[in-house]
Amino acid sequence: MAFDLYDQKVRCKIVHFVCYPDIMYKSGILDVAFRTLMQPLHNGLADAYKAFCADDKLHFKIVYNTQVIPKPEVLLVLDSSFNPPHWGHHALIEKGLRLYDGRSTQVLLLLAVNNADKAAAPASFDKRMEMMCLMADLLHKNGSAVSVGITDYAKYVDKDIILRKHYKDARTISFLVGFDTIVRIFAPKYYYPRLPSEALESFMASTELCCLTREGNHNLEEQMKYSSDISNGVYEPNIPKSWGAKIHMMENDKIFESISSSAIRKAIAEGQTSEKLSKLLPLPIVDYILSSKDQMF
Ligand SMILES: Nc1ncnc2c1ncn2[C@@H]1O[C@H](COP(=O)(O)OP(=O)(O)OP(=O)(O)O)[C@@H](O)[C@H]1O
Ligand SMILES: NC(=O)c1ccc[n+]([C@@H]2O[C@H](COP(=O)(O)O)[C@@H](O)[C@H]2O)c1
Repeated sequence: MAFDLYDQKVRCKIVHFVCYPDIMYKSGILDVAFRTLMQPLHNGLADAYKAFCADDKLHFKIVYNTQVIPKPEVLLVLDSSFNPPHWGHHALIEKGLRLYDGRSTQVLLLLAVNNADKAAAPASFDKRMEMMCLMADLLHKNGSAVSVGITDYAKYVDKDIILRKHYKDARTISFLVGFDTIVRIFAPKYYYPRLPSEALESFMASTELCCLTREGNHNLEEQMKYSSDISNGVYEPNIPKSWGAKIHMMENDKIFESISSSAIRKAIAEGQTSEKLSKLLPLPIVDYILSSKDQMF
């Protein structure tokens, strides 16, 4: 299939560049290498997305790897619409990685092309994948093994099943989420007429959730005690007590807690400077957005 062929081609090129990361980073060769690599890779992403859409049976596909850990102890998944990726996402990944420090960890940036609540809006999915690759490269510079994938499943319970099939050797699958998302994962409306306790039983039996606080309807204290509230039975019968131990609450840094993709899209549409935007999202992504031929947002 065209898609698999593409994947193999990309992997061969990438393996060549990740062999000697330390020397290559320090000498700056890796930046050059990635930039050379970026062009054909980015061209391929649009085709990869088309091929993904054309195959009804395909619900998950890896489209890019900075490095693959063969049998990772932990698969750390950030599922998002990446519209665009930003420093809030980056903080979530960095804090999640710290939580599993000392265990071999593969990070997966997972593009959700279907949302449980909202219809797709610009940017196009191939552009989002390009921006995800830029984020992956940035994380890789700090030593993380990162893959970029795509799924058409909207709910976490379904994403988890497909990821378990793909990453059979990963001992722990842990989803990185912000506080606004964790409350939606456990909201009864997504599973009606079943209760979350029933619909999410096997998901929560085998999965962990790393949750970062975020500006919103709940203050910091309320957010930070969410998992202990669950352990104390506050949300029974919807959320069983035993699930509290599977949820790791992480406190956000002030500078990242209010960043959101929608605020960034607005800032870009209003013509904010690259300097101001770079406080919200990494400069290579700012540059990519601002240099796009057609207006992305
Ligand atoms: N600033 C942030 N701090 C903590 N978590 C965040 C932050 N931004 C996003 N997240 C979390 O990252 C995951 C993916 O985020 P999502 O794609 O919804 O980004 P978003 O910035 O909220 O997008 P949008 O504004 O378009 O709704 C979600 O679990 C979300 O809660
Ligand atoms: N119950 C659930 O599993 C559930 C609820 C809400 C959002 N989601 C997913 O969370 C991700 C991020 O969603 P938002 O962009 O709406 O924050 C998307 O993949 C979305 O489909 C899942």
